[in-house]
Amino acid sequence: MAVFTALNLDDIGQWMQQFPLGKPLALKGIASGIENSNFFLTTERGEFVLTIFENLSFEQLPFYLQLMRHLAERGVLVPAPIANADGELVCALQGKPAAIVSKLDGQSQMAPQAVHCAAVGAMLAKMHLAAQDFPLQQPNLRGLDWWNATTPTVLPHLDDARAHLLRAEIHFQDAFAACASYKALPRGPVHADLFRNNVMFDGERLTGFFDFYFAGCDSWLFDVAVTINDWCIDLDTGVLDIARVRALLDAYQAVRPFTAEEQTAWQPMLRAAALRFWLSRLYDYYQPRAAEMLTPHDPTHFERILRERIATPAPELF
Ligand SMILES: Nc1ncnc2c1ncn2[C@@H]1O[C@H](COP(=O)(O)OP(=O)(O)OP(=O)(O)O)[C@@H](O)[C@H]1O
Ligand SMILES: N[C@@H](CCO)C(=O)O
Repeated sequence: MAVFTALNLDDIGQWMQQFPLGKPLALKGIASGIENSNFFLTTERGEFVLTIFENLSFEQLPFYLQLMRHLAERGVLVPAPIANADGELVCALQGKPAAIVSKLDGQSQMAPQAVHCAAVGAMLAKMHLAAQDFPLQQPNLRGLDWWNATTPTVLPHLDDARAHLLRAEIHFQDAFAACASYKALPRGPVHADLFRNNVMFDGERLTGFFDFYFAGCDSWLFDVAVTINDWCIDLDTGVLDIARVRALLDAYQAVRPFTAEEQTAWQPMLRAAALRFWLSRLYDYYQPRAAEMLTPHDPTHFERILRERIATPAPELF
């Protein structure tokens, strides 16, 4: 159960008075998720999600919550954070930072078809454009610097073939990030973790993106690559499904056309996006945070995707 902080209705009665949400009526822990303690919260004003942040600090959180508010105000479908009487979006609960956001309708679509991928692509482009004037800055904390810092900590655990792949790919990505076309990529706030389990659908209607807690400023193309590597693959092999790739890319570029530099950077970027999650999964696997940590995600899934992206070129952006 991914509720690290236990909480019941009595614990939050007084705390809730600072929010314009009326009385809390029900609180139910959410089992999925591995980062935070999440609860469905019903109040006199409707349905919400209460999150207690187990790893992020009071200083880090405004970037994520202000970004969600910025996007929600511009018509991007994301949970809207609820401010307290002082206008704050992050409030201490049991000594930890906590926030309340609106609850999205629907469920995650874990077996997406082209129609779902098109909806994700269009909303992703809309999100990138809407975040362009977001004033806060935060780097992608799981970007190139983190990959370089993390590689030496996982290498000793890997067999020779995997260690060789990891070293070679880090070397390749360092070189890629130093080239002129990489530096010319359009950038801004990105979600950076837009997997199937971080989007809600009601049938074929997309109802929202959520879990923005890996967001940061990075290239828009990185976000597209992360999304393609999860939404448009055969989960057993990592092989791209061309119809879903085309649906997502075409819907994206109908809203925000890709640049020539993005076309040049596309194949290495898909590898970068695979490396990012191979590394974080290796890191979680070999350095579990605490005894209550859930079974970590399988790192070999992204090793397979990385090998596949190296071996087989993906469809071009346009
Ligand atoms: N705003 C929301 N509206 C509806 N459901 C939500 C919302 N936020 C979270 N949930 C539900 O809570 C679950 C866990 O949330 P979330 O993925 O943000 O947790 P997490 O601990 O950050 O997980 P992880 O990083 O492993 O994806 C989601 O799968 C979803 O069912
Ligand atoms: N999406 C990540 C988990 C962190 O949200 C993964 O699948 O490794």
